[in-house]
This record gives sequence, C-alpha cells and structure tokens, in this order.
Amino acid sequence: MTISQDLFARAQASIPGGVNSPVRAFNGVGGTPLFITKAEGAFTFDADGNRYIDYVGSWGPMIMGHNHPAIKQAVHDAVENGLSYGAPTEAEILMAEKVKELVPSIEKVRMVSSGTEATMSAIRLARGFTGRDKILKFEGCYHGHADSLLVKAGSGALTMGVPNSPGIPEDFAKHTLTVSFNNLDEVKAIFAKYADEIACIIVEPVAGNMNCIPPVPGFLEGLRDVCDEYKSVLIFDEVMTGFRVALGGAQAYYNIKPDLTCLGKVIGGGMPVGAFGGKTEIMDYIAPVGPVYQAGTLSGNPIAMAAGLKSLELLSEPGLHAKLEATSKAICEGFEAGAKKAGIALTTNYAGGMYGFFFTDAEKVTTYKQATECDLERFKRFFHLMLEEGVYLAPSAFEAGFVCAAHNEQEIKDTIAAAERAFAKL
Ligand SMILES: Cc1ncc(COP(=O)(O)O)c(C=O)c1O
Ligand SMILES: NCC(=O)CCC(=O)O
Repeated sequence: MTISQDLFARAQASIPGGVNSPVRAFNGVGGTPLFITKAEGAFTFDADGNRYIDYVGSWGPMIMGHNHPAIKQAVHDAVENGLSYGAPTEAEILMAEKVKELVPSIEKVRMVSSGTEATMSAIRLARGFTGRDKILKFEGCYHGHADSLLVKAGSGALTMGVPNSPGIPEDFAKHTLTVSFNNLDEVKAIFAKYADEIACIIVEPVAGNMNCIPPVPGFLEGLRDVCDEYKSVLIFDEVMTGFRVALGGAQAYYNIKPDLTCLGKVIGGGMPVGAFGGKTEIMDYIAPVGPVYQAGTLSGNPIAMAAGLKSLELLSEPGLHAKLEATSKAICEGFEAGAKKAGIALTTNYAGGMYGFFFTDAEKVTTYKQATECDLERFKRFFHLMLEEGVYLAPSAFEAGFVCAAHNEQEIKDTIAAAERAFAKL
C-alpha cells in the first residue's frame, strides 16, 4: 500500500481531503484510499499492483463490468468525429428513444451531465409545474448535492456526519420537508398539514444511500396515491436503481409509475451523464418550449451518448438482470451463512443488482433508524479484513453494494470464502 499512501499524502496538499468526492476518502472506515490505475471486468487494480474484486463499480455505472470491449469500441468510434459540438446530434435521439423504450413512464427525456443535475432540474420543474415551493424527501435518502436536497441526506453526508450541510440558507432549506423512509403514516400526516403546498415527493425507490433498504410492501403504492390525491408530482430518483434493479428500473421491479424519473450512473456507461424525464405534460414545461429554465454546455455529449447507449444495448440482453439478482442473492446468502458460522449477528437486503449487509441483531432492516444503529465499528474491521483479502467493498456502512455482469461464479465463491475468513477474525 505504500504507493497509494504516498499518492494520498501528495493529493492532500493540492485537493481538499485528497479526493474529488468525499465518499472516496475512506472517512467512514479509516485508512488510506486505494489509488486505482486500471480496472477490467470484475476487478480493479491499485497503484501498488494489488488486484481487488470490485463491488463499488465506480459507485454504480460499471454494471457491464469495467472496460467492456464493446463500450470501449463505441467510445473510440465516437472520438473519431470530435469530442463535443454544443449542437444537436442523432445520438441524442437514439438515447432518448432507448430510454423511452426501457422506461415507459418516460415520454420525454432531457440529458444532463450528472445525477445531481438530474434531481436538481426535476425538482425545479416540479416546482414550476405545480407553482408550489415545498418538496418532500426521506431521511437518509441522497439525491446529489443540490441545495434543497442536502437536508437529512444520506451517503457521504451521513458518513461524514453532515446530513444538513452548512452553506445552505435556512430560508431555502425550510422548503424541504423530511419524513421517515418506509413510513406512509408520516407521509400522509405531512400532506394533511401542508395540503396543496407540496410540489413533489422525491424518493429513492430502493434506498441505496443509507446502506440498501428496499421499500416495504405498499410504501411506493402509497406515495403514488398521496401524490394523486394532492396533485403533487411523484419523482423517482433512479440514479442508482435505474437499469440496475431491473432493466426498467425499480419502477418496473415494483410496478409503480412515477410522474418524473431521474437517471444517472448506468445511463452514461462510465461517462459523466444524467437524465430526467417523464410525462410530456410536465416535461414540456422546460425551456425552450416551457418557462422553466434548464441547460448544459456538455448535455448530450456525443462521447457520453455513445458509451451510454452501448451500455444500455448490452444490458438489454435477456436474462442479464436475472443473473445480476442471482449474484446479489448469492452474496447475501453467503455473507449470512458465514456470519452465522462465526456467531456474528448479520442481516442482508437486496433488490436486483444492488445489495447491503448490516451488523445488527434485527431480523430485517427497513428503516433509517435501524441502519444508523448498526455496529459501525464492526463494519470498519470487516471492510479492512475484506480489503486485505482482495475484495473492495463500498467504504461506508451507508452505501449499497453493486454487482456487475462480470461477477461470475468464481468471483462470488472467492468473495464468500473471503467473507467467511473475515467473519472468523472479527
Ligand atoms: C440516488 C442518487 N441520486 C443522485 C445522485 C447524484 O448523482 P451524481 O453523483 O452523479 O451527481 C446519487 C449518487 O451520487 C444517487 O445515489
Ligand atoms: N452512493 C453515493 C454515490 O453514489 C455518490 C458517489 C460520490 O458522491 O462520489
């Protein structure tokens, strides 16, 4: 690890905390972040030449496995024609048509360059469309770092202990209402109180930024009903779950139709891309047809469209998502069996190609409160033991794990065997 240590020391002199995104800093687990030199299939390689079975997958995008030859080729082909034009291209139409085909609730879609831009724009659109200021989100859900969404946020904000970030005026944050994920009674109560003041509900349909917490039966259906009753916009933030939980996202997996959907990660195939889309009636409220302004110099970038489109094409292979879910299930079952053998209390969750594990006596984790009450010290030790074993897990107890198409039987077997040895040493 000496080269990573040297690079980290050098990075800290020029980059705040040595990283360009806080979740990379290993703050939740301690120690030195790995500096990566290359990645291939299910594996990443660090600057010291160590190889890891990777369950971070660039935080979600690399669902086909790293450096997939067809995606790489698509990027090479696109590069031949220039890097960016700031004018429309056919690739953007192909992408929009593909998104509509895979996610039928989306009738029109606008491309942006990150998940944060997608959620920020969707919120503005919902506010503009309804003429209302308040929004409702759930404690521990993370929707990127736009001001109105960094309230009781998950992911790095939760890991670093700053779920309500300084720098956001109280006048602004007061419009963001928060209630507990998986608690429909709280949602109904807050709507009863604010009635026609709430522009939208934004929700991660499977919460993946406070570990991995699927919706309890009836929760998403209930959100749909409440939005219908109060004429509020239902936004599914599928930046993480889109094309991962199922080809059509969590909305296909649970069969609920949101009004707007935010996409990111997988849709870019590893390039910086996001998107938001939904009902024509709402989407046509955006400039240039509508009054709500939204724009981007690099939106719909041709290289990014090429990578994303190829990724979505590959993902459309029949059976691929069944394989991803079987991988998540095998890892969860393997971890639970290994922990049991070592007398360690552990429970797991998964949905399609994402999973989570919790060091707790609870039988099932369905709430933010349960997730934050888990044994974080034990998680830290387990994380480092796994790293020593050559398995790279998300470096925080408040992140989901991601599987990819390149995790095959051997990698799963090796991961479970490594976990068994790690549990025995905990
Ligand atoms: C559910 C969710 N929404 C939004 C975002 C923000 O995306 P980005 O990091 O691309 O801005 C993320 C992850 O970062 C996410 O997990
Ligand atoms: N679950 C957290 C993320 O996906 C975000 C990655 C980042 O902020 O770098």
